[in-house]
Amino acid sequence: MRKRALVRRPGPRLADGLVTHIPRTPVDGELALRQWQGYVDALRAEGWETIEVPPADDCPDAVFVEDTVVVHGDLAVVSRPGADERRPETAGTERTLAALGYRIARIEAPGTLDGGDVLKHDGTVWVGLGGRTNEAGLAQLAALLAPLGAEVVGVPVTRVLHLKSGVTALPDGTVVGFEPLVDDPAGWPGFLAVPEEEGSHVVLLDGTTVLMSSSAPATRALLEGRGLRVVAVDVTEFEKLEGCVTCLSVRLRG
Ligand SMILES: CN(C)C(=N)NCCC[C@H](N)C(=O)O
Repeated sequence: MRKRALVRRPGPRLADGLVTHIPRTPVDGELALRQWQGYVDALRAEGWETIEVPPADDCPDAVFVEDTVVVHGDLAVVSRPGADERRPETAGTERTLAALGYRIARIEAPGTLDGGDVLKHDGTVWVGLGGRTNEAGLAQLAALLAPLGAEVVGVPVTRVLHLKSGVTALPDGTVVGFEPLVDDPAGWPGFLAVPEEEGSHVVLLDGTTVLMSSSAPATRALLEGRGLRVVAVDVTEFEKLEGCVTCLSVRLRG
């Protein structure tokens, strides 16, 4: 399987990125750039080819490229971000994916949808509702993905920014999250509570390896105890902007 991932370099206005659920703390732009490079290097070291979406330097949050698109099979559904100031970010992602040969569809007004609200495992696509993504966005995504055999399920998100700020899935489909920040842990069969908020976020690198934040050492030990190999990266400057490891890439498989 060809493993490629979209990434987008942080811009000069990164420190002005949106903050909704946590207090604002100063972001070190130079450290952020080094951490981003470390993240890209980690993907490459694990066999992922990285493709840079052209910078959108007027948009402080553009580095969080995950929010601009949902890719399923050969279809790229370009998002319509719930935050107005993030809407200009999608054009560069769309151009990049079109050039790679993806079919393009778009979430249209009044729909809003952020890629960070979309969690996929096997044929199921969970969509977080309550923050940046609305019912119209979910309905449009469901209609676009139905012909590809995906089942789209809405779930509430009120305590964190995006669905994937609260939960992600391990390679075997087990959903992990930091319980105080998950609206309905019981709604996820086999939910695994992790001891740190930053431990909620895993990026699947292959069937036994996950990428996660080095801010969550106890979760790392928990996952290693379950037989997973963990690659940890420093993403503190992005965490100050409610970002996490998932937000910094869009994996393209196949
Ligand atoms: C899963 N997550 C958290 C994401 N996909 N995106 C994070 C975006 C953060 C940005 N400051 C914002 O507020 O939009």
